[in-house]
Amino acid sequence: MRLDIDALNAPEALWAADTVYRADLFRDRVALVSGAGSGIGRAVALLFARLGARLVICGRTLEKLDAVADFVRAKGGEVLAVPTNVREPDQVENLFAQAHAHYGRIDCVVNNAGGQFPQHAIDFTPKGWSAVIHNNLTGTWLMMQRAARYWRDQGAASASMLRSICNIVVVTERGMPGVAHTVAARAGIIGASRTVAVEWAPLGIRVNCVAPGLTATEGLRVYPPAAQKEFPLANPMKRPGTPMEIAEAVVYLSAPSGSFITGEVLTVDGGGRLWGELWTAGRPEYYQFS
Ligand SMILES: CCC/C=C/C(=O)SCCNC(=O)CCNC(=O)[C@H](O)C(C)(C)COP(=O)([O-])OP(=O)([O-])OC[C@H]1O[C@@H](n2cnc3c(N)ncnc32)[C@H](O)[C@@H]1OP(=O)([O-])[O-]
Ligand SMILES: NC(=O)C1=CN([C@@H]2O[C@H](COP(=O)(O)OP(=O)(O)OC[C@H]3O[C@@H](n4cnc5c(N)ncnc54)[C@H](OP(=O)(O)O)[C@@H]3O)[C@@H](O)[C@H]2O)C=CC1
Repeated sequence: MRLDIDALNAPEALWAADTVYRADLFRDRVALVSGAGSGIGRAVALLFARLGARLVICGRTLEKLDAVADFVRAKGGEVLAVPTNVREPDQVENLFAQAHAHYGRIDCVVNNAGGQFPQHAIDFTPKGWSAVIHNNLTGTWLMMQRAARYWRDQGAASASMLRSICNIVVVTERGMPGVAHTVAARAGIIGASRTVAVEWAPLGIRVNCVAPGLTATEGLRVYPPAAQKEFPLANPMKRPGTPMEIAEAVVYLSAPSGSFITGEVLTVDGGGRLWGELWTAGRPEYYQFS
């Protein structure tokens, strides 16, 4: 089954899509979403906005952020867009400072910014490995730690504060040939999340991860055509997930629905952990059927 990536990711379609959540779920809350200029991050940001949240969005490319911000404002929402490379501590610092100056509070942080390039692991160069580790492990970590420091400095949590961190990772329990660097980075984030879920519980902070399986976003276009052709074999549902399906999972963990959940990984992969093949850099000859 093929899904139309452009149609599924169109802001109007995301805004109009059915959601199980009530329209004022995040009224008076502030949600910060990284990598919100495209794909999953944009879908998460738009869902938060539809549910009444005021947004802080970041990513490296101002034009992409502006397009999302303009769309949300046209719908009556409030957005602060701050171009940020999450790998740079000073830029992360600036992001939180601007968010606080603008809204005076932050309730939910979604660390979605990330990505990788497909390559057989044996060919990784030190520079390529470092780029992916810094993007996905260091970048997410800097955001998590800054959020925790922000809430610590705000003082004791009250019942009206959500204090939720949700990290977008990948499924690490299965082999995912072609992206060993990102699997290593995301496994690091999952491990760190479980530990700081304990360390930061006294601050009223919950830390969870969402692990999407193959999801129909523009990001998939970096994969070679041979890989893309086989993507419907990635799980027993024989289709990629949609950005909205991931966004609803993020909201579940971030909202009061997740109030007794911390240190958890919510896998949203259509059963891909259980059955399926995912050759992100193409299927090697050894694994051909004939
Ligand atoms: C399907 C599985 C599930 C997941 C799906 C998704 O996530 S979909 C979402 C997917 N969305 C995304 O993935 C979007 C985000 N992804 C990205 O922005 C990049 O992949 C990034 C993480 C490397 C960016 O880090 P950056 O700005 O630092 O990168 P840079 O450009 O400066 O390169 C640094 C070094 O990395 C190396 N190298 C880079 N490319 C290739 C390649 N094709 N080939 C080989 N090597 C490559 C190279 O060594 C390069 O140095 P050089 O040789 O140029 O001196
Ligand atoms: N689509 C899929 O099948 C899956 C995706 N994921 C993960 O979900 C997340 C979103 O991916 P998806 O929406 O598909 O792909 P996209 O490439 O559309 O989204 C990635 C976003 O992250 C931003 N970004 C990347 N690096 C940085 C950085 N250093 N600092 C700030 N922003 C950054 C990009 O914007 P810009 O380049 O402007 O900075 C972009 O908006 C990623 O972490 C991805 O790895 C996980 C599993 C499966």
